[in-house]
Amino acid sequence: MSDAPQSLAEVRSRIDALDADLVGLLARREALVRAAAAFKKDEQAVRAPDRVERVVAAARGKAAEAGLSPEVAEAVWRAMIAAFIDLELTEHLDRQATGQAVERATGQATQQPYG
Ligand SMILES: O=C(O)C(=O)C[C@]1(C(=O)O)C=C[C@@H](O)C=C1
Repeated sequence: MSDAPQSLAEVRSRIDALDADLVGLLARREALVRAAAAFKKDEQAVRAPDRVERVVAAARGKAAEAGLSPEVAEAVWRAMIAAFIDLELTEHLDRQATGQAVERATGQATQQPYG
C-alpha cells in the first residue's frame, strides 16, 4: 500500500508532526549554540563567518544525499544561523551589561565578553 497522503489535510497533519520534531531538534541546537557563546570573547568570534560557511556547505552536501533541495537547505541554514547569531550577540550584550552593573555596585572589575 502506498504511503502517499490522500488529502491536503493529511499532508498538513504530517507537516505539523514533522514541525514538532524540528522544534525539539532546534531547542537542542539552541542549547549547544548558547554553550558555544560562553566560550567566545568578542563579536567576531560570535559571528564566526568561516564556520558559518562550513556549516552551510555541510548542510548542502547532506541535503543532496537526503533528497532535500540544496538551495532550500542553504536558505534555511543561513536564516537559522542568523537567528542564532542574534541570540548569541544578545546574550553577550546582556552579560556585558550585568558585568557593568556588578562593577558599579561592587567597585570590582568583572570579566568583559568584549575585552
Ligand atoms: O559554531 C559556532 O561557533 C556556533 O556558535 C554555532 C553557529 C551555528 O548556529 O551553527 C552559530 C554562530 C556562528 O556564527 C557559527 C555557527
